[in-house]
Amino acid sequence: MVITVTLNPALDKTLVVNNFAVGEVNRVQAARDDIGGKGLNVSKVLKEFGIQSLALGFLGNNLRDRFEKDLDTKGIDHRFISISSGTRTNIKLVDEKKRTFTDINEPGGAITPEELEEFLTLFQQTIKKGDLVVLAGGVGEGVPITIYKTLTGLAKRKGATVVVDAEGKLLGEALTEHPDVIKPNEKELSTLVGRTLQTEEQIVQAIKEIQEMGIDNILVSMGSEGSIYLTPNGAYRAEGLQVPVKSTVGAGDSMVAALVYSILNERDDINTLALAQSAGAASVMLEGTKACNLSQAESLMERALMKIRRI
Ligand SMILES: Nc1ncnc2c1ncn2[C@@H]1O[C@H](COP(=O)(O)OP(=O)(O)OP(=O)(O)O)[C@@H](O)[C@H]1O
Ligand SMILES: O=P(O)(O)OC[C@@]1(O)O[C@H](CO)[C@@H](O)[C@@H]1O
Repeated sequence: MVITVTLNPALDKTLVVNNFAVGEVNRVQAARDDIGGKGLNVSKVLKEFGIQSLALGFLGNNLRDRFEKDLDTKGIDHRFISISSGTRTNIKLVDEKKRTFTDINEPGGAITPEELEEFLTLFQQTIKKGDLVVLAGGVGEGVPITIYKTLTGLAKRKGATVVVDAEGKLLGEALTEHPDVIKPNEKELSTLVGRTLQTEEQIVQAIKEIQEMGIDNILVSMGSEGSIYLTPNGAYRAEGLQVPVKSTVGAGDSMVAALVYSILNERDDINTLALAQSAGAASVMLEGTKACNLSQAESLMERALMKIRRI
């Protein structure tokens, strides 16, 4: 079974405001709401790829019905611990004229020690040998920075495969328990190694250092520039695909979903990277935090394969 964890979900409110002007009254041209948060976005894409997952995490009563109804409609299994604080709403500002994409993310409600304990029990009871666990996104106040380390350790000891997509100390701590796959973006990677990374060589050097710590597979996403994938078989560079961009939100999550799909389907490295790249590009072609489907991603595969080289 695939299990995704979203400890700080968000209702993503995408607002299209063309020629957005700071300090002025701005008018919204189009708006949409999507249930989001990184783990949930992975579950949404996996469902579109024909893979069922169980989504776990925390939800506040303010948005519980909204999230659960949406997940039920989409046919995604879910078990979210109720929290006494609220689930956040994140604003995603799209300016189609200036071609800018701005995220304004709320911190999310605080988690009490009892709620955290309830989640840990649920996680321990749920994970079984052979499961594939995705730990993704930030956490609210009250959740220790070592949470992904704890969850990775628990899952690995049960014989599950673990994918982590997080930033800063959350990711740094998780590395000590050797997740199987991580997907930092360039900025997150730079924070992780504590230095600026400007060239392809510098990025490869940084991920090789992380691989030496016992993390076999590392996919570094680089926005429109594409990505770099390091596995035990070698390093590969995928140049970015040029596509019309509607929203960049969730592009990284689509890549993570493609990685999970590829692991389950035992794809080789090049086809894994090509699908991840295609899923990221298919996702930016859609509004808001809409999930891409498999045929949208596969329609870009040929172009993606042509842009991959061993480095
Ligand atoms: N402007 C773009 N044009 C084409 N492809 C893009 C663009 N932005 C992102 N992508 C695709 O999506 C992938 C992931 O993007 P990015 O590196 O921005 O992820 P991220 O920072 O993890 O995003 P998020 O946290 O919003 O999910 C890229 O590697 C690329 O394949
Ligand atoms: O604040 P976090 O947890 O780092 O990121 C949250 C978030 O920006 O990530 C997703 C896109 O990847 C969105 O659905 C969501 O709003």
